[in-house]
Amino acid sequence: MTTSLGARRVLALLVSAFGLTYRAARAGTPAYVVLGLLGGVVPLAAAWCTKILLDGLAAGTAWAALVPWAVVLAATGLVSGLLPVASQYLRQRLDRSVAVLTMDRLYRAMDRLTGLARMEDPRFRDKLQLAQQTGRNGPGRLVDDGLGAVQAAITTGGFLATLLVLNTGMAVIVLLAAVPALIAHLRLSRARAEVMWSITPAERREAFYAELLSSLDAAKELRLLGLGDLFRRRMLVELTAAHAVVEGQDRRDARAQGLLAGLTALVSAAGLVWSVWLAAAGSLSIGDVAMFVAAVAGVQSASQSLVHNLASAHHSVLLFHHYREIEEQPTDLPVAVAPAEIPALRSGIELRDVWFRYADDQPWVLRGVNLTIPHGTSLALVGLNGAGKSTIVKLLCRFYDPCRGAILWDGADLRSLPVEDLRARIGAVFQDYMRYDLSAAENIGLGDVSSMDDRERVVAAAHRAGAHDVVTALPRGYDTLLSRLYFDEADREDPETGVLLSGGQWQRLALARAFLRDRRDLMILDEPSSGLDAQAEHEVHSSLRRHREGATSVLISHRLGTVRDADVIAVLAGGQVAERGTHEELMAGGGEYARLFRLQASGYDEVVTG
Ligand SMILES: Nc1ncnc2c1ncn2[C@@H]1O[C@H](COP(=O)(O)OP(=O)(O)OP(=O)(O)O)[C@@H](O)[C@H]1O
Repeated sequence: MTTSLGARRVLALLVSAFGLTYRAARAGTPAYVVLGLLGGVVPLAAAWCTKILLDGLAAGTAWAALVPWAVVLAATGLVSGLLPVASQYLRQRLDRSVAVLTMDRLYRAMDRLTGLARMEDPRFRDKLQLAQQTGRNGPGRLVDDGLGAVQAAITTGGFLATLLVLNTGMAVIVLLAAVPALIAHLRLSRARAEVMWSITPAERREAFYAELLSSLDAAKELRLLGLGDLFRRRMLVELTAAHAVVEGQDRRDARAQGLLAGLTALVSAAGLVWSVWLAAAGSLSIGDVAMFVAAVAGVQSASQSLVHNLASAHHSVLLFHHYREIEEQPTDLPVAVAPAEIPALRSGIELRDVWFRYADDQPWVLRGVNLTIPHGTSLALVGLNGAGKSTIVKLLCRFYDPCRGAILWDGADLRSLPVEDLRARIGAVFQDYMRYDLSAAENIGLGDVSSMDDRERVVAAAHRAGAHDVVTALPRGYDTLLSRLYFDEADREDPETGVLLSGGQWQRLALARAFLRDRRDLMILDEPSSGLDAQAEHEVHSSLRRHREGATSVLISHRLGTVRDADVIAVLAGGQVAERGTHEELMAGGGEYARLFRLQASGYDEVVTG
C-alpha cells in the first residue's frame, strides 16, 4: 500500500471525486460548493464591517450612515451561524446519493471479475476492503476537504490582500506568524499519515483476532480448545504495538505544536504592540487595528483548517485511489476479440495436455493432463487429497485458464467462448457449496434465477435431492428462512425466524440447487454426498445415476463405491492421469484404484464379516 501518489494521479482522483459527486447529486453539489465558498468570504465581510463601523465611530460619523454596516455585520453573524447547519444537511444528502452510485459502480466492477485468481490475491483483498470502506463517503469527503481548503485559502488570501492595502508591514507579520506554522503542520500531518499506514498490518491482525473471538463459526473450537485467552492476548499485543507507534507520533506532534503555538503567539503579540503604537502615532486607524486582530485570528484558524483539510484530503485521496483502482480494473480473464457462439455440447469436452499452477511461485498442480469426456458419458475423478480433482472442476468452469495446454468444448478452446454462456451450460455442486441466509425455496431457486418463483420445479429438484422431506418439516416449509440474521423488524418478532439446518441437510439443498440446472450440458458434482447419511447417500446416488443417463457429467468422490458405475474413472496422481478405465478394468489392472477400493471395502468387510 502506498502513502504517495504522483501529482497527476492526485489531480485525476480529485476530478473524478467531484465528477462522481456531481453525477450523484446534480443540484446538491453546486449548492454545497456555493455554501462552502460563502463560508470563506463571511469572516472577511465581518472584519470589514467591524473596521468600517469602528472607523466611523472614531470619526464621529452620523449613526444613520453606520446602521447599514451594523445590519450587514449582524447578517454575517446570522449567516455564519446558519451556514454549518445548511452545509451539514446538504453534505449528508450528498453522502447518501454518492453512496448509492459508488456502491453500484464498485459491485459492477466486482461482477466484471469472472475468474478467481484476483479474488484470491491478498493484496487485492486488502484493496477491496479499503475500497468498500471508502466507497460510501470517500468522494464526498474528498469534495469536503477540497472545498475546505479552498475556503481556508479564500479567507487567508482575503485577509492578506486587505492588510496589504492597509499596511504592508502588518501583512508581513501575519504571514510570518502563519507560514512557518503552515509548513510545520503539513510536515507533521505527512509524518502522521506515514505512521498510520505503517500500523495497518498490526491493525489488520488485531481485527482478525477480534473477528475470530466473536465469530460463530470459530466459537465451537475456541471454547473446546480454550483458545479465547490466547487470541485475546495476541489481539492486545497487536493493539498495544500499534498504540506505541501512535503514542510516539503524538509526543512529537505535541512538542512541535507547543513550540509553534508559542512562536505564533509571540509574533502576533509583537505585531499587536506595533500596530497599537502606530495607531497611537496616528498612522493607523482603530478600524485598522481591529482588522489586524481579526486577520491574525482569521489567518491562523484558516491556515489550521487548511492543514487539517490537506492532511485529510491526503488520506482520502489514498483511500479513494484504491476504490478507483478496483473500479477501473479490467476483467481478470482474457476475453476473446470475437467470441464464438457456444453451441449445445455435441461431441464432448477434452482436456489437452493441461498444465496448471495457482501462481508462478507455486508448485504445479496439473502436469499435462489429458482427458476426454464424450457427450452423454460420466467421468469420475478420484485421487488422494490435493491430487487436483477440484482444480480440474474449476478449470472446466473457467475460473482459471490453464497455464499450458487447452480445454476444448466440442473442439473450441474455452478461452474463445463467452464465459457467461459457458457457465450457463454448466450445473455444479462444489465441495465448498454456499449456504445462503435466505428461504429454503430461494436456496434451491438460486440454481436457476429464471425459475426461482417456479415452485413446481423447485419442489421437483428438492425431491430428487432428498431435500423435500427436510424442507416440509420446517415451520414454514419452503418459505422458512434459513438464517440467524434478522432481515427486517417483522422477522425479528417472528419466533420461527432463524431455522438452522444440519450439514447434511444443507448439502441436500445444495444438490437440489444443482438439480434445478440439470437441463444444462455438463453437470459437475464435487463430493456431492460427503455429509449425507448412508441412506440419503444411497438415495442421492440412485437418483444421480438415473438422471445421469445420457447426460455429460463429472463426479468426484472419495467414497469409491459411489463412482464405480461411471463410464470412465480417472485416477489423478502426481498432477497426471495415472489410470483410467471402467471400474472392472481398473480393478483387473490392480493399480492405485484397485488398492484404494480394496482398502475402503476391507473396512466394511471386517465389520460385516467379523
Ligand atoms: N486457490 C488455491 N490457491 C493455491 N493453491 C491451491 C488453491 N486451491 C487448491 N490449491 C492447491 O492445489 C492442490 C490441488 O488442490 P485440489 O483442491 O484441486 O485437490 P483435490 O484433489 O480436490 O483435493 P481434496 O480431495 O482434498 O478435495 C493442493 O495442493 C492445494 O493446496
